Amino acid sequence: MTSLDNLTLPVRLRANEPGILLIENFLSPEDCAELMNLSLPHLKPSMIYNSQTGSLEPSTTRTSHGTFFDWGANAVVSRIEAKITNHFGYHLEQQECIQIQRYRVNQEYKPHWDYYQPHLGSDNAESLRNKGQRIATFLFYLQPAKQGGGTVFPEMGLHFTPKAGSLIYFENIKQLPEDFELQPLSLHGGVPVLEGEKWIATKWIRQPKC
Ligand SMILES: O=C(O)CCC(=O)C(=O)O
Ligand SMILES: [Fe+2]
Repeated sequence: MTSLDNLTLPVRLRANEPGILLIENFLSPEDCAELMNLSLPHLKPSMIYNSQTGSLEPSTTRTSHGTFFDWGANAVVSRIEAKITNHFGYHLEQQECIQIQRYRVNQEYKPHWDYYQPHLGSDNAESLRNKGQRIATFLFYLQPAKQGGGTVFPEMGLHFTPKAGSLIYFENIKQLPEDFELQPLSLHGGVPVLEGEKWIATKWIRQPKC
């Protein structure tokens, strides 16, 4: 896990346990606009795997539309991936590919944990076995909603409504000397958009391979 004490970035807001940072101007306005433009033709409703029926269904917890880009898919994605490595030390092998989400009025992502809970289904257990736990999350605000649509951490009493280009970084686990444990206080969600469109990009970070 990255030590947040040595960051050379201007931190606007910060919490400990779990580590949560708000960093403004992490992405340029041009990069935000380009990611939205490139995503637009590919957006699809967020789906969720129903382990009972074995099929994909529209998610009721995340009602946004989304898409993703492979690692290094274009210059903007490569820049973001390099910045994550340079500033936070997470190598590309630890980074999941970038996801883009667009929330329209009334769309939201209900409070959830980003870490995998194997008892919630075989998909979770398999992903955990193959790629390791999701230890941290990068949320990039490409465009905030005009009203509503912030990111909340209900257990921490935090509610962010960041500007375009901002990064919310948070840790989903608590680092112990030799091990880690899941951090339930990392519960978070995207509150419903009331006006306009909210666009974010997400990068989940897996535990390093030993
Ligand atoms: O939309 C938000 O503010 C939260 C998104 C989120 O939690 C995620 O992508 O994992
Ligand atoms: Fe999340």
